[in-house]
Amino acid sequence: MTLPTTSLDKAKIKFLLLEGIHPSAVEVLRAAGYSQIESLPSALPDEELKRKIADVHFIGIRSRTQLTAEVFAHAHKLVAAGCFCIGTNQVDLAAARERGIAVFNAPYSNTRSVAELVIAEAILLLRGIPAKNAAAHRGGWLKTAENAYEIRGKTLGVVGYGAIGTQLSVLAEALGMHVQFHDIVSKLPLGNARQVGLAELLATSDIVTLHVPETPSTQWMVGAEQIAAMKPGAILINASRGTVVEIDPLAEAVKAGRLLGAAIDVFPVEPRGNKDEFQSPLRGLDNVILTPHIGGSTMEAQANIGLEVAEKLVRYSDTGATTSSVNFPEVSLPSHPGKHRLLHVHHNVPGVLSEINRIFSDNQINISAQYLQTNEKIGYVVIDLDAGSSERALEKLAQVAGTIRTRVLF
Ligand SMILES: NC(=O)C1=CN([C@@H]2O[C@H](COP(=O)(O)OP(=O)(O)OC[C@H]3O[C@@H](n4cnc5c(N)ncnc54)[C@H](O)[C@@H]3O)[C@@H](O)[C@H]2O)C=CC1
Ligand SMILES: O=C(O)CCC(=O)C(=O)O
Repeated sequence: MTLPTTSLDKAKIKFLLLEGIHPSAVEVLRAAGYSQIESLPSALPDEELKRKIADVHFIGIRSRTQLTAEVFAHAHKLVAAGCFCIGTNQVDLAAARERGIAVFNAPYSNTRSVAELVIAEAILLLRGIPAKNAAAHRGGWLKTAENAYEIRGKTLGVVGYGAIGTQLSVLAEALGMHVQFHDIVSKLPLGNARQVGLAELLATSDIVTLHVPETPSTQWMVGAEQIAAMKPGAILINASRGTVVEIDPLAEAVKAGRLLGAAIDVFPVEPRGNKDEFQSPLRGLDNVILTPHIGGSTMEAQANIGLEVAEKLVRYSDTGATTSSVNFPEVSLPSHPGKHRLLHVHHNVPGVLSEINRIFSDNQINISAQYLQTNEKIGYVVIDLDAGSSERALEKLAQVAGTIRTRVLF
């Protein structure tokens, strides 16, 4: 029997991993039989990204690389993108979907690392350690208890009570803190935490910490007005996204002594890589902890993320499974021994499935299994069939009106 030539040989499938993705990802890809893997330590300038993405089937990024509609327009071979992080705001998910490119992320692997960092920063800021440390490095000696506090008994205000916010809530209560949170969704409070409105949270929290995704509703959600509404002497922590907090009014409030301090991990504009200069109005303020977007950067988290996202890419490449994709209908698929598997991504308009089934029945092609899942924009049909008929079926499928992309696996 001659096999159709439409399934890409693994040896030809190319992966491009950017931004220093943990080597655990490469190990997973190699173990799955993929050998064409290029892993680079930082993000690429736009033009180079467009040039390189044109030649690869899978791309792995973290939070720095912007996969815009314009970048995707160059990604003629791209099958899927893996965000080796939680946030997917750096990817135009709709543009990817329109091109039949599935996007995956790691929704949980670095959440504990962020929660631990926030607790550490809260303790350090309440004791004035960043300023005392900076002074000591300059030869100063600030031995004083003034404006130094225990964390026990303080109130933590968590904005965004999701995977990170809830873990933080548990850790904070274990330290004897009171926890209140604000979320747009009604959430089950853990421990003794209570859900409150944003205004109440700002006015009554000793530490306000932000754990929301980047969305239109969170853009600049903490600006001059919200900072002014915070309790005098409070602390602001942002390890969510740089577009959530307006930096200028924050810098003014810290300089004026209205806030005791701040810890900021994410910025409206972040350097592309470690060699580029970091610029911010917060530079030089000793009671502000500035970190280079490392909330999730621990060896444990990065190793786990590498495994998690690489496994999702391998599963999608090998079987077509889209479980936990952030922009595709989710289909969990069994393996397909001895069968060829056709994957068909199409616009979710009436009549596509009946047209597909008509083609199979008119051409007397026997379907051994069929899976369908849709979201509001696209449909994803997976069809297992005998080896001999897949090439003919794929050709016909590609002609169905509304088809975005087809693939065959065997
Ligand atoms: N600094 C870093 O290295 C890291 C940053 N992050 C950022 O943290 C964000 C949160 O992560 P998770 O807790 O895992 O996300 P999540 O999706 O589990 O939780 C986010 C919560 O925010 C709530 N929310 C959304 N819009 C809101 C609004 N306007 N007001 C109040 N609440 C709102 C949601 O309902 C949800 O409960 C991520 O989206 C990512 O941007 C995540 C990991 C590492
Ligand atoms: O580690 C990174 O590069 C990004 C972490 C982050 O912001 C996320 O997981 O959303």
